[in-house]
Amino acid sequence: MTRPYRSVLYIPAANQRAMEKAQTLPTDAIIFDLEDAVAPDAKIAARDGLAAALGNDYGQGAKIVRINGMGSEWGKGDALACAQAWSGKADAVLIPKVDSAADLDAVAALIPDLPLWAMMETPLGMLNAAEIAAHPRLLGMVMGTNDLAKELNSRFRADRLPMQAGLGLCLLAAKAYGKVIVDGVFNAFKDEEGLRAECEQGRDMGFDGKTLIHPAQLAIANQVFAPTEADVDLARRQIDAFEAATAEGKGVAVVDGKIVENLHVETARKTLDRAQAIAAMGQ
Ligand SMILES: CC(C)(COP(=O)(O)OP(=O)(O)OC[C@H]1O[C@@H](n2cnc3c(N)ncnc32)[C@H](O)[C@@H]1OP(=O)(O)O)[C@@H](O)C(=O)NCCC(=O)NCCSC(=O)C[C@H](O)C(=O)O
Ligand SMILES: [Mg+2]
Repeated sequence: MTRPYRSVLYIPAANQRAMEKAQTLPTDAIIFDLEDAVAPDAKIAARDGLAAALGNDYGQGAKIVRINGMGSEWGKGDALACAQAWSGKADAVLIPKVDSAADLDAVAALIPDLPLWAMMETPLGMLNAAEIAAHPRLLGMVMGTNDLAKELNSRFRADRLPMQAGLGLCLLAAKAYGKVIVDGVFNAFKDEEGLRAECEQGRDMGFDGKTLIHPAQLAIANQVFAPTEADVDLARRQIDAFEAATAEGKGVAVVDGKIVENLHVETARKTLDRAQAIAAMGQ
């Protein structure tokens, strides 16, 4: 069963109240952020405090730590803390501003056993998305659409047209190598309609879920990135119809006026697997 990543909530690692609150939140994964959400003066204290915070019970949510970049004064210390103080407590490490597979190698050498995630948020990262996705230690990719917009000097548009090339390259790379890929954040955390539209767009494109910055965004992401009851019902009927057709020596079935072939059955099985994994989260 594949673990769901419908909702992936960033929490500034310096914000004790938010980390406490996260223990009660229905999020599929948490990113404990040591990078952009933590001011330079607070970086060391946030790193030191994480060992205790990571030991808390966050239910079944995956615990991912976003470290500072290896080019910064904190990156190496964060990576060493991942390997030592947080060993057995964190589920994965997220590396910001990954430009190439070599950036992953540098962290992998310091942290021998944790799965890696890559922030995809630089133009070079987009162009090297395939080699990044192919890295054997990589589990997933997270779109960093704020940094990407900054690098592109693009303007915000509800349809995210300026982002499409980058989003598409990363999606293709993640899918080609069977990695998880989670969409970028929606900054206007009080705008539910805007969030829902962006989640729907991300789901349509094939993202596994969305990164979030506020608990108020969880319900929408959890809903949009989960199969609906109608999806599950259709998947079951497609599988049944195809099995019946196969038993009669046919390679094609018809459900609701549409053809069902082997490839549709694979998608249907994934839908059921996803629904089962979400049910197992108990949310
Ligand atoms: C955006 C915020 C600064 C707003 O915080 P606040 O004013 O405290 O919000 P509320 O008063 O509405 O909060 C209500 C309660 O919810 C808790 N809370 C708030 N945010 C979180 C959170 N992220 N996780 C868990 N809990 C949270 C508050 O503590 C309140 O609890 P209670 O006391 O019980 O009422 C704030 O939401 C925030 O800091 N968000 C995270 C920002 C962040 O992490 N940014 C960095 C990641 S985004 C990024 O870098 C993307 C990428 O790299 C890119 O390039 O795109
Ligand atoms: Mg960023």
